[in-house]
Amino acid sequence: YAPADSSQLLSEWLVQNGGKVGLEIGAVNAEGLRGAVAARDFEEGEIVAAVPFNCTIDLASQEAGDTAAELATNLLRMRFEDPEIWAHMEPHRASLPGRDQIYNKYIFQMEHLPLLQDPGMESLITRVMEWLDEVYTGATTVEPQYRFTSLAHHPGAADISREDFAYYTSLLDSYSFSFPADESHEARRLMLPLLDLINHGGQPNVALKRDPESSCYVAVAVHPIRRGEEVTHLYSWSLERNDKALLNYFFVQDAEPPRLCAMDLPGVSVWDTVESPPADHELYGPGAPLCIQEEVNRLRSILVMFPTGEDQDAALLESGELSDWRERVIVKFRMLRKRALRLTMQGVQAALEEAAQHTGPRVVVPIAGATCFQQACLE
Ligand SMILES: C[S@@+](CC[C@H](N)C(=O)[O-])C[C@H]1O[C@@H](n2cnc3c(N)ncnc32)[C@H](O)[C@@H]1O
Repeated sequence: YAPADSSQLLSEWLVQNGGKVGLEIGAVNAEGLRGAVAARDFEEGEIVAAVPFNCTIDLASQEAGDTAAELATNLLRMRFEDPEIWAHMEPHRASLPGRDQIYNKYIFQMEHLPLLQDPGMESLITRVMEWLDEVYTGATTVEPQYRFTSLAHHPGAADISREDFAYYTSLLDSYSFSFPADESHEARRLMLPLLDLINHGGQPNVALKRDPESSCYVAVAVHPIRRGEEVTHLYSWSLERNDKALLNYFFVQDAEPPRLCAMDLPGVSVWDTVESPPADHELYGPGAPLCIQEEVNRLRSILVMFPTGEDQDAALLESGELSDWRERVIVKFRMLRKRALRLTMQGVQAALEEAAQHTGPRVVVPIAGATCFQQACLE
């Protein structure tokens, strides 16, 4: 990551501009993942960090759905059209991950595609990278309104290489924020210094909000937080599904109980933005709609397509043969995907067997004096 003193400079810059920094930036797990920890105790409702509006970058998007490549075009235009703002934001850029430290669907390397063991995912990522090229070369924009002039037509932009453009696109994919429209504001896409160093947590302890009164974006404690505790916010519910987390943020989680990938649910694609999909147990638990033999068969048909098994993936991860951190994340992803498929199948199978045991032969017992029959289930 960026040198440790970059976060010190970032904090000083934010405070000089009227912000508040109750966070320290550093490693938050044994693998050295960078994140934010509370610098002191906070009560519920207290502001943990505040970033003044003039230290944010408003990507001027009217829709939260613009692709990261289009947002990157808009950001890079600022370099030519607002050089003062670009210079003002230097402490933020210095805090962001370098080119070797960020990875997601926009900068996937071709040799990593087969590691996914999924031709559907491969073609999806290839298409995303084609979009990036189309926006970069100005051949098209994904949005028909053509809101963003391609950099290719921008005077002075010739020195922005495709690699530069891909790097900024990947940053905007993983380090920009969408705020949906509310009664008083339109939907916005923004870059938020410091707040973009907070990791995702499924059980977050802060929520991000805009606070027009203080002219700041703030992280507010949603529970009491103790000094030294990692501060997290919920990026999206959908990230409990590892295909979503991998493609958008390039991390995976070994959840307990495991969650199927979005694309392994029937009728769901990895692109679907279902904010609160039913939990797996609501779909697959005993008596749930997908607790049926046909679904076991469907999940098995996905599992048998993989050329390696879960154990082989685990052995590969332990072998030390994968020298590149990105390869390790992808292999871990496919291993966890298979594990979730297997455990879901086993859970459904067990529930079906349990139900079958309790369903003995049905005997119709006539009840004396009654005009109808009552069914009794004999064990
Ligand atoms: C907005 S940034 C958060 C700060 C980032 N860790 C950093 O140091 O720059 C998003 C990136 O952080 C990492 N990240 C966020 N939440 C994570 C999590 N729960 N587990 C693993 N990595 C996570 C991923 O690399 C993701 O692309």
